[in-house]
Amino acid sequence: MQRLSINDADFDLKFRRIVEDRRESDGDVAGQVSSILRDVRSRGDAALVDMTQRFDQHSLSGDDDWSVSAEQCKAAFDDLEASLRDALQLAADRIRTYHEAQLPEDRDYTDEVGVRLGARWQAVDAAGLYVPGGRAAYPSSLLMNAIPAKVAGVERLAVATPTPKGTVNPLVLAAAHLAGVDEIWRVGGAQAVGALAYGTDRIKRVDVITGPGNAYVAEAKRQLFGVVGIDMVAGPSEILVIADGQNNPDWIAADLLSQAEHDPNAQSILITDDEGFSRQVADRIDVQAAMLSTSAVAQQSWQDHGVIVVVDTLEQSIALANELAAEHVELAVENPTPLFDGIRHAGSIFIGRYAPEAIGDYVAGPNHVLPTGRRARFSSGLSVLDFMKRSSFIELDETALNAIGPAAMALAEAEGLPAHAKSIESRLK
Ligand SMILES: NC(=O)c1ccc[n+]([C@@H]2O[C@H](COP(=O)([O-])OP(=O)(O)OC[C@H]3O[C@@H](n4cnc5c(N)ncnc54)[C@H](O)[C@@H]3O)[C@@H](O)[C@H]2O)c1
Ligand SMILES: N[C@H](CO)Cc1c[nH]c[nH+]1
Ligand SMILES: [Zn+2]
Repeated sequence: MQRLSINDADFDLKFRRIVEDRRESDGDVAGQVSSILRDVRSRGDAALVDMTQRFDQHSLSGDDDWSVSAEQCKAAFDDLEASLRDALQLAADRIRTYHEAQLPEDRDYTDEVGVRLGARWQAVDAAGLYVPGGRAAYPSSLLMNAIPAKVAGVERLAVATPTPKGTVNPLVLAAAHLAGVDEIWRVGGAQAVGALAYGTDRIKRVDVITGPGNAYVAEAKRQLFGVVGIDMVAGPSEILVIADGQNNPDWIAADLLSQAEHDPNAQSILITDDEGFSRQVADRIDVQAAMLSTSAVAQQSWQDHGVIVVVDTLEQSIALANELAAEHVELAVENPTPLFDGIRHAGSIFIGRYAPEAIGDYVAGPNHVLPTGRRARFSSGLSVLDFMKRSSFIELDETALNAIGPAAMALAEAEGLPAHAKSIESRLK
C-alpha cells in the first residue's frame, strides 16, 4: 500500500504514477492476448480445447464438457434453497426495472420543406455475454449481462464462462434460467472472447460481446472491437472511497477490501482529510484481510495497488477523483452533495455512509459492469443501448428533393464527385 499526503513535495509525481498504474493492458498481457486470438481464429475449437485445458484444467472432450443445457439450468434453479432463490429473484427484478427505463424511443419529424427524418432503434441479433469464473463464479454478472440484453430484445444470448477444473457453479446456471439465456459455453478468458467474435464450428459468432473479466478478458474485448461490438473495457475492479473522519473505520476497511478481493490486480484507494482515521482504516484492513477466505488475493491487491491519500480538505478530493476516473466512487461523508456535484468521471457513485459499493454489485438495480482503467472518462456502465443500434432514416418526395437537392449537387461538384450530383440532378424537375 502506498501512503501519500497532498502536502508531499513530490505528490504530483507520485499521484501521476498511481493514475498510470491503472492501465491493465500492459505490453505483456496485450502480446499474450493477441497470440491467443490468432490461434482461436486459425484453429477454432481445437485452440479452445488446448487453452481450456491449459488455463482452466478443464477437458473439453464430450458435448457436456462444452456447454450446459437449458434442462440443467432449470434443474439448478429448482434445486436452489428458497432464500437464495428469493435473493436471485429480487436482484433480477430490480435490475430489470432499472434497465427497462433505458429503452429508447423511436422519433421522427417532417421539416418545413417536407423531408421526413428520424431514427429507429433495433436490437442486435446475437449477444455474447462474458461471465467471469476464474477465481470466483459470478451469477450476479450473468444477471447484469443477460437482463439488459433481454430487455433490448436480443434474439440469441450466448454466455461464455470458464468452469475451472470442470466445476460448474449451480447459481450461475440458476441465474441463466431466470434470465432466459439460450446457450452457455464452458470456456473462459481471451479465448472465449475470440470464439464469440470470430465463431468456431461449435460456437456461432455474435454481434456484440459484453461483460467483465480479468486483464486477459478485458484486453481481448479491446483488441476485438471492430470485429465485433463491445460494451466497454471492464477489467479488474476498482474502488475509490472518499471518507471523512466520522466514519466507522471497520466499514470503510470492508468497502476497500470488497473490491481488493476480486483480483490481485484490483485497486482500492482511500482519500480522507483525517490522518488518524486513515491509520485506523489501514489497521482494520490488515486485521480484516487476514480473516477473509479471499485473503491471499485481497492482501496482494492491497499491497501492490492499495493507496491512501490524505488531503487537507475534502474539496481537494474532487480533482483527484476526476483524474482517477475510477470504476466505483463512494462518498462516505457528512455532506456528499458538493462532492457528488463535482465528480465528472466515475463508473458509478455511491452516495452517503449507508451506500456501500457491494449493494450495487448485487441488488441496487444499475449495472455493475462498469469501465475500468480510467475509461470512465469516455465510457459508461453496461446498458440496454449496448445491445441496440440506431438506423437513421430519410424520406423525401419530389417537392422535398427539389427544395434541398441543388445544394447537395453544388457540394458534390465541389468535392469532385459528379456521379453524386447526377444521381440527384436526374430526379429534379
Ligand atoms: N469491471 C467490472 O465491471 C467487473 C465486474 C465483475 C468482475 N470484474 C473483474 O472480473 C475479473 C474476474 O477475474 P477471474 O480471473 O476470476 O475470472 P475471468 O473469467 O475473468 O478470467 C479467468 C480466465 O482468465 C484466463 N487466464 C488466467 N490466467 C491466464 C494467463 N496467465 N494467460 C492467459 N489467460 C489467462 C483463463 O482463460 C481463465 O479462464 C476480476 O478482475 C474482477 O475484478 C470486473
Ligand atoms: N464489483 C464487481 C465490479 O467491479 C462486480 C461484482 C460481482 N460480484 C461481486 N462484485
Ligand atoms: Zn464486487
